[in-house]
Amino acid sequence: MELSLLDDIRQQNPVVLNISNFVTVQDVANGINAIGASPIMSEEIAETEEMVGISQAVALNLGAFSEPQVAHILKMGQTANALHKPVIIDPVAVGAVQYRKQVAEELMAQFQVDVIRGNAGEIAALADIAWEAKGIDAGSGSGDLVAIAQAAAQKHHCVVILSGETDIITDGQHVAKVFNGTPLFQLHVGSGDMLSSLVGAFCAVTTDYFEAAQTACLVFAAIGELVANKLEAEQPGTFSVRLMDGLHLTSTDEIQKIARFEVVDA
Ligand SMILES: Nc1ncnc2c1ncn2[C@@H]1O[C@H](COP(=O)(O)OP(=O)(O)OP(=O)(O)O)[C@@H](O)[C@H]1O
Ligand SMILES: Cc1ncsc1CCO
Ligand SMILES: [Mg+2]
Repeated sequence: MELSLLDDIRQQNPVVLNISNFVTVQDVANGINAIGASPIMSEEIAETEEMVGISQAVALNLGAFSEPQVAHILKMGQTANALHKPVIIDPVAVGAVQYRKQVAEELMAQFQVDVIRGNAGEIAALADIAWEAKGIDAGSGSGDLVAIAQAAAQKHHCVVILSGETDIITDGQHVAKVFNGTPLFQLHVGSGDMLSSLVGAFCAVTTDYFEAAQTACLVFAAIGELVANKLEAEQPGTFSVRLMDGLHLTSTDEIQKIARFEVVDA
């Protein structure tokens, strides 16, 4: 884990370009801003080259796409590849809706993704492994989550983050696990969307996307845990407000003190 990447983000203030969904766009923009990067959102295909040109990472959220947006996402991915900018995909609900899986796989066949971030139901679908996903949520299944994440990473030739109570991060061989977090994340819709775009901020400051992905998971989960520990009850509203404060104010030392993770070499 390279927690110094968080300081690099705060010093460099990289631009993270997003295609977001209308449900969580504000949380995603403010999350990126609070951690110390600079968000920009796009809804117009004609500006793609210029937008990717001024950005240090591109985060593509498949949460509420329409046909025109799929064309936009395709152009963003291809342009990011051409300009050597890291690409992160959040494949929202591909485990629950077959059409979404088909579109996600068609997109990923036409440009190279660097990091996929999804929950167990989404990552199992992209690995073609049976799982009972439920809408945007992980759902239930009995498979080995590490094996599922590795299969998805090998199939799509990228880093995969399978998030949940334990985050599993893999490049297909090496595996990192982050044990920090709080169940309150599940009570705030869009926690996953925020994490995916924050992965973009970390990929913007290093070329080691496996390192970026695991450090992003640790930082986000640990800050959520620190915030939750100070609440008096299960308060999703207060949690989301304080999470934003935490992203801005929490130091690498504070994260280091509560960090619980393991990195296993293949
Ligand atoms: N039960 C849990 N305990 C601790 N942390 C959790 C738990 N569930 C999720 N998290 C954390 O929540 C964050 C978001 O991951 P999650 O898997 O919930 O994304 P998601 O399902 O895509 O969410 P959303 O659809 O709301 O965007 C991650 O940092 C993850 O570690
Ligand atoms: C609830 C919801 N529906 C489509 S996207 C989204 C936000 C979580 O990704
Ligand atoms: Mg999600």
